Amino acid sequence: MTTTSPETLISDSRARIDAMDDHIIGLIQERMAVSAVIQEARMTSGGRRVNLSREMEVLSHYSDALGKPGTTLAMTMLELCRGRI
Ligand SMILES: O=C(O)C(=O)C[C@]1(C(=O)O)C=C[C@@H](O)C=C1
Repeated sequence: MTTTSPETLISDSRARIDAMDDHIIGLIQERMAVSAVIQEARMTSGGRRVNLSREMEVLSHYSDALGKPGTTLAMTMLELCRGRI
């Protein structure tokens, strides 16, 4: 039976994390593009960039899944998608 060394386990796991981070970054960039489409459509029809009631739904979605740090994560993501308010 062969055993994996701690060094190999760590470097293999870090490679997996780097690949997952690339995937997450790509999804965030995709989310930013979709969010921009919504914001532009709203502003073109006379509305505001920001929709706070929708933001509350997004924050709840994240905090339900990830707890309080999920709220912080969602707030950062919303800032990436619509800028600072
Ligand atoms: O869902 C919307 O109405 C959006 O404009 C998207 C989005 C988001 O990125 O989730 C961005 C800005 C709004 O304040 C609310 C939500």
